[in-house]
Amino acid sequence: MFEIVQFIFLILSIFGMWGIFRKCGEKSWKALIPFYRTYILSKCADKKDEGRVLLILDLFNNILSFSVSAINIKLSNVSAISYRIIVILSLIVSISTILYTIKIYSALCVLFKQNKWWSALMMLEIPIYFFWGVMNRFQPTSTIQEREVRAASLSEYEEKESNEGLTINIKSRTVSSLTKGKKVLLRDIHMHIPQGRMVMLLGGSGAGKTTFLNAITGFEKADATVLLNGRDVYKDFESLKYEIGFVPQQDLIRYNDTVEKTISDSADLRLPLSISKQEEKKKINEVMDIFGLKAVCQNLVGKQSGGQKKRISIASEFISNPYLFILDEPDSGLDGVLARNLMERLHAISRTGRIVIVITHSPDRVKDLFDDVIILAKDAERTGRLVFYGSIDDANTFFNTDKLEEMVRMINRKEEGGEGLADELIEKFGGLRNE
Ligand SMILES: Nc1ncnc2c1ncn2[C@@H]1O[C@H](COP(=O)(O)OP(=O)(O)OP(=O)(O)O)[C@@H](O)[C@H]1O
Repeated sequence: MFEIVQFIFLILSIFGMWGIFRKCGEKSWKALIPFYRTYILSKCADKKDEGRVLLILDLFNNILSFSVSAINIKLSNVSAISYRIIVILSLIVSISTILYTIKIYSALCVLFKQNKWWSALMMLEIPIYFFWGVMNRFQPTSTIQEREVRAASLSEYEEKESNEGLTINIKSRTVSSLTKGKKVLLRDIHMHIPQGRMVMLLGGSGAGKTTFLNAITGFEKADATVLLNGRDVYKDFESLKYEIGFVPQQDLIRYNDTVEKTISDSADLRLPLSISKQEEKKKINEVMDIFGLKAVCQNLVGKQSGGQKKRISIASEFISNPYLFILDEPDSGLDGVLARNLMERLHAISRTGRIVIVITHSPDRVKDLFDDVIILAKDAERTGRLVFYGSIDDANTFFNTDKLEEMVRMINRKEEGGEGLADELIEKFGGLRNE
């Protein structure tokens, strides 16, 4: 009885794959080739790498199962320790096979806009995808050819190098680990930010905002070219370090020092050694003036309000007078009035010809102070991608809303309370750029 059910499932799975391959632009007859058809299925689900690993795992699985059987029926004599090693290896390969199969089946569910939980049935060898293959109402979100064309057009787009402003051409930023393999954190982010722009960086949690900032400052290098006024940030890092200011989210200031000492210590660290004491003093005064700290310069940092502490942190970083000034959520923990006051000061800095890039989670209350917006989102592969870069007005048109928070909600995944439109909008923006 069990064998009959298994046989029926096998026939259904072949028919299902036959239809899926046809819908995804592959040759249907490949569904007849055992093992290889699973690889083709992974290709349809845009999980080719996982499919390749699965083929290798299948090969190992068969070799190991054969060895265990041979030992069990005493065809070959091995020591107890070797037998144990073979069994443990078998176990590892089986678990890996299960994990990779889940990845492929889940991606198949996403491809056919179905709940990922259907992959649980597939793991039990129930070929639910039979229906997706044979019924017309189930269509994949993209074919293999469409994805290839899209990938080629995206990676072909490059921002022209410029001797002015910030030119960013990030092909990818990847990390690798033994357990999780290669993970692409960012892909295909290209833009040119002219001098004197105040730019907002938006995106849901984990979209890659900090990774993106680290890549453009050269703090964590990507496969990229980043030019600041025509100079390569990765190659000329030493000479450009005074030109780039980065204010992290967490304040890194000592509470027991006075405000003036904090800024003066920072000046010692950040200003070139060639600068005279008199000049240094002048710069410290200028910066305290810009950030409204003169009146409290002799007070202890620890006694200042949240807004003042934030301004002290920012002033300490701004002392080197950077051309590119980047701030990671400078308004976190500040009320509306203080946040606006801080953004107005940053806006004034941008009007002196510098580029200011700010991550904020409350964009709508200060959007009139910004020129442009960069919006990042995780695509279906959970890779950070560019959804939009341009003026706030153009963003309103592109997203058909004038609320920046609404734009972020649109690109966030459904399980995060969003509308899950990231992939669609990434493609739309890529298409506009290639026109
Ligand atoms: N060195 C790393 N190794 C592995 N994964 C990483 C590494 N750095 C970042 N990530 C992953 O990359 C993704 C993007 O992280 P990132 O911190 O850039 O997001 P974010 O947009 O700044 O998020 P948030 O707004 O929550 O701070 C996350 O899934 C994170 O786990």
